[in-house]
Amino acid sequence: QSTPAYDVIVIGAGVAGLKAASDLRQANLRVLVLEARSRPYGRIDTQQPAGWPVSIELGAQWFHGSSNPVLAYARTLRNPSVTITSTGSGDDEATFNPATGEEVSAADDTRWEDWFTEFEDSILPDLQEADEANSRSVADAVNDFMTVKRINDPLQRRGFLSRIETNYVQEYAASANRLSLPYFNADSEMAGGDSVPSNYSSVFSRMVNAIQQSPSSLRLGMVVSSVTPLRATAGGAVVGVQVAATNTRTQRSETITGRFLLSTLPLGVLKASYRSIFAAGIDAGAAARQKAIAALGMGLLNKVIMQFPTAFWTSKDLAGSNQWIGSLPLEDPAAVQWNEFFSLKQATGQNVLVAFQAGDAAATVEKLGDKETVDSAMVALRQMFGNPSLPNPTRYVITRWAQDPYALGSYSFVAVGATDGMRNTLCRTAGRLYFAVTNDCSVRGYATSAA
Ligand SMILES: Cc1cc2nc3c(=O)[nH]c(=O)nc-3n(C[C@H](O)[C@H](O)[C@H](O)COP(=O)(O)OP(=O)(O)OC[C@H]3O[C@@H](n4cnc5c(N)ncnc54)[C@H](O)[C@@H]3O)c2cc1C
Repeated sequence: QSTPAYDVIVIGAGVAGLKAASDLRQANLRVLVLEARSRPYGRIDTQQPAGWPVSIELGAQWFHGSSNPVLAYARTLRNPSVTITSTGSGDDEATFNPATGEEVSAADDTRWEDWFTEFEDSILPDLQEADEANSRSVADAVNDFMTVKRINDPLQRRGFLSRIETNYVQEYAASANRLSLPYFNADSEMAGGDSVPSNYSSVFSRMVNAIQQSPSSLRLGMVVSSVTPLRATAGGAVVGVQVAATNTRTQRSETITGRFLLSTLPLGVLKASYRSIFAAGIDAGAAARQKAIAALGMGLLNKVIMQFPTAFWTSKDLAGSNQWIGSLPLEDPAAVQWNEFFSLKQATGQNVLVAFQAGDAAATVEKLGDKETVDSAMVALRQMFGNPSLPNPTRYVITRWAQDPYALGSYSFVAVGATDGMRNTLCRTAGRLYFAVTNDCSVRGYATSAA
């Protein structure tokens, strides 16, 4: 049998694959990265479509936490095309009541904040207490809390839910009824305020260049369809892997061999295709891995990035904050609703507002057409600001991550019925196979954990 062509074949040129491949390349190994898309960086996707005055981020946008190692890495690059702007902690969001078109009162704001703190304390005993998965969701605890506290008034309920929306639903990209109460926030969070790079993808461009140096290589437009053993020892141990990938340009399938394989396929793709890609017998950890793949949840966070003729949102008294702007959520998590907006005025100087949607609401809105989506966001903004004549955006970009075939969602979360330990199971090494899955081992589902 032939000698494998590469030491390591890496599936995926997202930040996980790029970092791993550039390290392996530095260790003088022959590495091949196979990437399905026609561009690297995966769920980091910086674009500057025609007419836009600034580049926009369709995927990851923030370095979360000032102690974030990716932020530290970005600073070492001294790349003049990547400026980094602090966006604070996000705690100073201005909340609007669409029923009045006004910002909520300071008294209401403080009460909801206090309730949220009390709620967080009340669920502490539940967190990671269960040895096994249980069926309690964050929504169950929220409902219990509102019953015990007798929060019955619709405005007060929506006010309290606005804190759940901001802190959990948007953060974990899943509705509260999907999040496992004992494990949803078992991961560690990085301390300190957040910041945004002016161009997220460029932070990793040096890695792309490094990988492209012979004898290593990065091939775009290569959709991996199967991983089979290259050969097995008499005892049945797998020696080397054989990867089949379809070249999207020629539509031809190619077979490439390697001594080891690193899969960075996102959880959404593993959910849809693990069984068809990984041949029976090649993954010694298959049974536990498949259980984890099925039980963990793939969350959804989408954006509508809108450019306006004026930054109408900065003209209001926004209590010192005009970066995060929120609205009071509806109690039905799947309703079409718009509760979180982020202003890019400070970071870019442009009149750009990003509408975020997460969880079931995001899944509902993904089914709408472009015009319907933007129209419904504008209805929400006009109600929030009490101004029916707010202008339409001059241009906009809508993300639909659940429909992206190479992501099938935004990032993962611990769903009801799963345990935190399943993240480790998901990325457990098995013989010649290595797995890196976002949100896996320790740090929440961000670019940092991938790297
Ligand atoms: C809307 C959104 C907002 C986010 N916001 C933030 C944020 O603010 N801060 C933050 O830190 N993180 C954020 N994240 C998460 C962050 O983007 C991801 O955690 C990180 O980019 C994942 O990197 P990865 O390499 O693990 O996966 P990916 O980037 O998904 O890389 C996997 C690669 O595999 C490729 N692939 C898939 N199928 C195949 C196949 N069959 N064959 C070959 N290649 C294949 C994909 O095209 C992809 O390039 C956000 C994500 C989204 C979607």
